[in-house]
Amino acid sequence: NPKQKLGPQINYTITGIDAGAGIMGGAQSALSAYHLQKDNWQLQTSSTAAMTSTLDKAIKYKQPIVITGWQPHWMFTKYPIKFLKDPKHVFGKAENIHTITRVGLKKDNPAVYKFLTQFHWNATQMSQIMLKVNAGEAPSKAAKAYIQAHPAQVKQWLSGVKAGHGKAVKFTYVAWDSEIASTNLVKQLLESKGYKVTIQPMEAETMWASIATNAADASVSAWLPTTSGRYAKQYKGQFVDVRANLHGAKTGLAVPKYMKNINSISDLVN
Ligand SMILES: C[SH](C)CC(=O)O
Repeated sequence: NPKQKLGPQINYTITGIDAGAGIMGGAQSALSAYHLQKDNWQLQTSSTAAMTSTLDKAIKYKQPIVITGWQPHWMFTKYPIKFLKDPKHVFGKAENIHTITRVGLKKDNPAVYKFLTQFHWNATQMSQIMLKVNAGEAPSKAAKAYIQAHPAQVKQWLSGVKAGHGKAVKFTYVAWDSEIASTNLVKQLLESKGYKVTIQPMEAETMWASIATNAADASVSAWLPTTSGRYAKQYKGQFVDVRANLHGAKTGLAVPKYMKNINSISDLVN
């Protein structure tokens, strides 16, 4: 009912994901920056799976909903949703997904470090793995298929990377769909060079701490400069930011396209 104010229709609720995700920090800041708190707007924490199933139901019944949304992610392929404009740039501007390592990795394992300076791809390529996993395929299988399908890119990623002869490497990540795709791909690539790779999913804060305390070697899940900015600040000097492995990511609030009169975060207060 476009005439009725949006807030009451959705209990003034923004449907979010895991509390530690940087996007949730952005959403919290949006509540105050856009004066949503005066109407008691609140941010609901849950998980990516819970949020996308709530989104699925809302879209099925053409109901209003406001979610924390990000690209690259299959939700923008699967559902007719749009980002809300963020004129105050609370969610930052251009966002990239970076590869970070523990401080000593370059010395201890120069070959893996060299690989990490070479690994990068784009959202379209990542989606080839993400969409298969969303359709139920095992991430390792989808990653192997990607490697088979992109020999030239794989050759570039692995050029000059010495064999591992069973040397152990540990990656930590947060189980967002984008990081499930990239971390499983990196595991398959390094295993093809004879490394013994373990990958461990965990909360965002714990992932950053695992690198800062040398409990893990590397992660390809660092959304910077804004999304995970507070973790990068908290652990400044205790990690190495190797490079962006994916450019042009984006986080924000998103709504179904049928919510025609809601196009900016500032429209939520009307
Ligand atoms: C949910 S985005 C994949 C990353 C983040 O919010 O920290």
